[in-house]
Amino acid sequence: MVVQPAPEHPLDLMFPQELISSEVTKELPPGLIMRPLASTDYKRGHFAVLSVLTVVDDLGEDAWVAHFQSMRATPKTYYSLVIVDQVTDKIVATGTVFMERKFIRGLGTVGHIEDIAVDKSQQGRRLGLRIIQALTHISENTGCYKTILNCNEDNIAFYEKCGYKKKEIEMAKYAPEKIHPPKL
Ligand SMILES: CC(=O)SCCNC(=O)CCNC(=O)[C@H](O)C(C)(C)COP(=O)(O)OP(=O)(O)OC[C@H]1O[C@@H](n2cnc3c(N)ncnc32)[C@H](O)[C@@H]1OP(=O)(O)O
Repeated sequence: MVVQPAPEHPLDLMFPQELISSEVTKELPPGLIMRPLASTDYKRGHFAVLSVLTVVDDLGEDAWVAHFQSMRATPKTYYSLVIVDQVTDKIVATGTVFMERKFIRGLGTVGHIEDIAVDKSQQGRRLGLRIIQALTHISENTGCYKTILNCNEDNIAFYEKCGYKKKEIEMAKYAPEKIHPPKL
């Protein structure tokens, strides 16, 4: 008798896969898939990919999962997605759009793109572009009247290639006890 392997447990996703544009995913290089962040993605190197962006304090899997669950428990607010290498089962790129509900603009919503990171070995393969296209699609298709992001001077050309335009100036004030030296 042939013993069939147990079916893989379906991934526990942050939001429905259908929100990711198939027009974008079909442009990915072979062997890579794009999907929502899953509750098991700590093991797939989510923190490691984010470390190309800035300092990441790895507080362990339990803390990571609790954070994931708290974000998912806030409905229609956080949309984090990943690109995964199907051979290694490791995350090679990630990004997030979160929704800010406002009292202006007819009680409108703004999509904020945050924390875009592509593993160094995969940069230059248009994965960053695909992440921005997918997040912008989510933002626009969930009703945001605009999508915005902050970046440093070095990344302006990248975001222009993604269809974004420079507008206004960011100001920031870090809480003293939370200051991290920037890695970029
Ligand atoms: C909102 C935020 O999170 S800002 C922080 C962004 N993240 C970081 O800076 C972390 C470190 N860097 C990265 O992770 C990546 O290099 C990213 C996200 C900036 C770009 O991702 P990549 O996958 O390497 O870029 P991708 O291949 O999609 O580039 C798309 C186009 O932009 C161009 N491009 C990419 N980066 C740059 C750059 N820094 N300057 C000029 N052009 C660039 C590419 O040449 C490409 O042009 P093409 O369409 O003519 O070929």
